[in-house]
Amino acid sequence: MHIHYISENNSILNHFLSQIRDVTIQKDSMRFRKNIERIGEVMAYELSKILTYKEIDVQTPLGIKKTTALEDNVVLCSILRAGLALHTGFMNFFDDAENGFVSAMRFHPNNDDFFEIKVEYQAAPSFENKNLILIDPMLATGQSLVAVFQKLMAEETPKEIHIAVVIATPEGIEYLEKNLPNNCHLWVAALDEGLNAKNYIVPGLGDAGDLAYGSKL
Ligand SMILES: O=P(O)(O)OC[C@H]1O[C@H](OP(=O)(O)OP(=O)(O)O)[C@H](O)[C@@H]1O
Ligand SMILES: O=c1cc[nH]c(=O)[nH]1
Ligand SMILES: [Mg+2]
Repeated sequence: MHIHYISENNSILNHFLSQIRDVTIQKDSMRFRKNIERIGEVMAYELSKILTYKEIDVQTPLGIKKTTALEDNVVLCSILRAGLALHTGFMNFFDDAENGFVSAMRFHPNNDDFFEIKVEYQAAPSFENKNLILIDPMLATGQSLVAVFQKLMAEETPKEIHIAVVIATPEGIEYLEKNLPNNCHLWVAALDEGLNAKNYIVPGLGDAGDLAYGSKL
C-alpha cells in the first residue's frame, strides 16, 4: 500500500485537525462538520497531484493559454454516516465526480465490546476503469473499510483505488495492508497512538458520526 501522510509539514490543516479534536470546540457540530469538510478539501488537493491530466488550450479574452485539465474519471464513495462531511469537501474540488454511498455500522451481538461490521445500504455507480476514492474520517480497527471494500469490489476493477481517512491508527493501517491490494493509495491526515479497549482511537476525537450528526439509539 502506498501511504501518504499529509500533515507532516505545518499548515492550516493542523489548525482544522486541532479543532475537531478539542473536547470543547468539537461540541459545536456545525463547526465540526465544516472542519471535516475543509480537511476533505485539503486532502482532495493533495490527492489531485498524482492523478492524470491532459493538455488543453484555453481561450482567454486576450489569447490562448496551453494548460492542463483532469483526465481521470473520479468516483467518490463514502461510508455512512461519518463520511458525509468529508465527502462534501472532496465534492467541492472534484466537481464532475460520480458519487457512491455505503453504510457500515458496528453491531454488538452480545452487548459487550465484541462487534461485527454490518454493511447494508449501497448506492454506487460502476468503478470500472475509474479512480475510486473511498472516504471515511476514522480508520480505527480497519474492519469497516475492509468490509465495505469487499462488498464494493465484488465485480469491479477500478483504475486506481484511493482511501482517504482523517485519523488513522497503526493497527488499522496494518489491517488494511493485510486485506487490501498492494497498489491501493492510503491518504492519512493524522496518525494517532492506537486503540482503547472499546476500539476507539486514542487520542482521536471520540465518535465522529455522533459529533457530526448527533447520538444514535
Ligand atoms: O475502523 P473501524 O474499527 O471499523 O471503525 C471506524 C468506523 O467507525 C466509524 O463509523 P461508526 O461505526 O461509528 O458509524 P457512524 O458513522 O454511523 O457513527 C467510522 O466512520 C468508521 O466507519
Ligand atoms: O475512534 C473512533 C472509532 C470508531 N469510530 C469513531 O467515530 N471514532
Ligand atoms: Mg460513529
